Order: sequence, then C-alpha cells, then structure tokens
Amino acid sequence: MGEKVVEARGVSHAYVRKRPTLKDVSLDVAPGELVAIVGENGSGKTTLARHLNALIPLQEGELRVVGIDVRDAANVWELRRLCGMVFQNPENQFVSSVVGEDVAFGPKNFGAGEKDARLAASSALAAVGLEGLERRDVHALSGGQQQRVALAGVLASGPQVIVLDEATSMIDPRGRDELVRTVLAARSERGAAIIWITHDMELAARADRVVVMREGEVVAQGAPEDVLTDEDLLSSAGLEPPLVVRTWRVLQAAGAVLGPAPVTVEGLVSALCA
Ligand SMILES: Nc1ncnc2c1ncn2[C@@H]1O[C@H](COP(=O)(O)OP(=O)(O)OP(=O)(O)O)[C@@H](O)[C@H]1O
Repeated sequence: MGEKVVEARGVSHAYVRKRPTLKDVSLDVAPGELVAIVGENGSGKTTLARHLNALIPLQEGELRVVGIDVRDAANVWELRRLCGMVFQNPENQFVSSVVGEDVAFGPKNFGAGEKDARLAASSALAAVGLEGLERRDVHALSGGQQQRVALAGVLASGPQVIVLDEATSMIDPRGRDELVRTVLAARSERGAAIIWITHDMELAARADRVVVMREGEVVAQGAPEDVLTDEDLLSSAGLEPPLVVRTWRVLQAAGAVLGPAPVTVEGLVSALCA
C-alpha cells in the first residue's frame, strides 16, 4: 500500500447538505501509472480532482496523495508541489501575469534559487512548445496557450502526480497531440503518475486504466480494452465508446471481422492485418 501515489478510501463529499457529489469513492494509483477518469458532466470528476490537491476540505473518508494525508495542513504546499494540477480554465491558476515568472514561481516557492528556477521554467516552457514566451503577459495568450503555461508550471515543480482536468480542451488537435506527448514524456522520464480527466475516449483508450464515474460513484475500472468496449456500462454512465470500437461494431455486423474490439487506431490496424 505504501507504494501508491494516490490512496482514496470511502471519500464522500457534499457541497450542499444531503446532496452528495462524491459517494464512497475508493481509488488507488501507482507511481508512473496513467489513469483516465471518464464520466458525463456533473459525475464528480472535478470534485475528486480538487480533493487530490486539498483544494476542498475532506469531509468523509481517507485520502493520501504522494504519501501525504490531505488533511495535514502543515504539508499542503508539499502536496501541491508533488501533485500538480491543470484545470480546464487555467486563467485563475496563475500567480504572475508574466509567463516566465508564473512558471518559475513553483520551483522558487519550493526552494530553488533564482537562476535554477528560471532554467527550470525555460525548459518546461520549451517542453510545452512555448519556448521564448517568458516575457509575455499570460492574460494576452489564447486559452490553449494558457493551458500549456499551466502545464509548464506543473512540470517545472517536479511533480510525482500530474492531474489534468480537461486540460487540453482548448488546444488545437496538433497541439493536443504534442501536449499528450509532453505529458507522457514526464511519465517515462520522471516516473510521474498521470490522472487524466477527459471526455476524449480516444485519449482514455491510451491509458493503463480507465475509471468510470456516474453520479459521484466509481462504477467501473479496468483496462481500456475491457471498459471501453463495454457498451452497456458506458451507456449507463452516459458515455460513448471510442470511434474505433464503434467502427469495429459496424464491421462486425457486416460480418467483416470477428473477435474482441480494439480500442486504438494501432489496435484496429493490427487486428485488420492479422
Ligand atoms: N462549488 C460548488 N458548489 C455546489 N455544487 C457544486 C460545486 N462544484 C460542483 N458542484 C456540483 O457537483 C456536481 C459534480 O460536479 P463536478 O464538477 O465534480 O463534475 P464533473 O464530472 O467534473 O463535470 P464536468 O464533466 O462537467 O466537468 C455537479 O452537480 C455540480 O453542480
């Protein structure tokens, strides 16, 4: 158990009394694991994410992230350094209006000297494709660029867990692919675990594990090949399978293919070639 970077046990939360938003959520995440959390609007994904970073008080249950109890106020900044978050609207996430200073804030705040913090900021900005934008005003950037700055800020702080909450929603398709690669590199280079909250089933198909939420509960979790091909489960959670699975079903109905549905384009190609 000590090895997990997220250990949630029976976490429940109600913003409004007697109207629970999270119900008895238990979830483990291992170091370096890529976990996708899917669920329809209002199913509680963001509320769970906020708990991971102690942005809202834990009302019920137990939650340790990177070994820190989220109730432990003395360690909240260490928790936020080691578990970085990028939200859908990063606008309110910035501490400085100057890009380079915002990204350098994390490392500086966590003890790096001025020069090291700047270097960390520049390398994180380069990693998200924003090389040389250090002097720009954050608020004069596009939504997608702001999401990249927010991710750079997280990367510069050396996280063990990166939580992305619809964090690529405003990024154009090519930029999104680049960002996915950047996040996956953070995983392979630093062993960071990634928790990806997304409506993008193609992205979820690339995870190690998919967690399905419905009305504040975790209703299923497992390998993408199992979860994302279970149409009844997905439909009960208000979700659609990835395009590859839907394509497979059409081919199957036409008698063109046999066997379990692949979930990624690569899987589809190898199944068709086999
Ligand atoms: N600050 C708040 N006060 C009261 N209710 C809230 C608050 N934040 C969220 N809620 C409610 O909690 C429920 C779950 O919201 P949450 O944002 O966690 O869902 P989600 O799965 O992330 O949704 P989405 O896919 O739309 O981002 C919703 O019904 C929402 O209205």
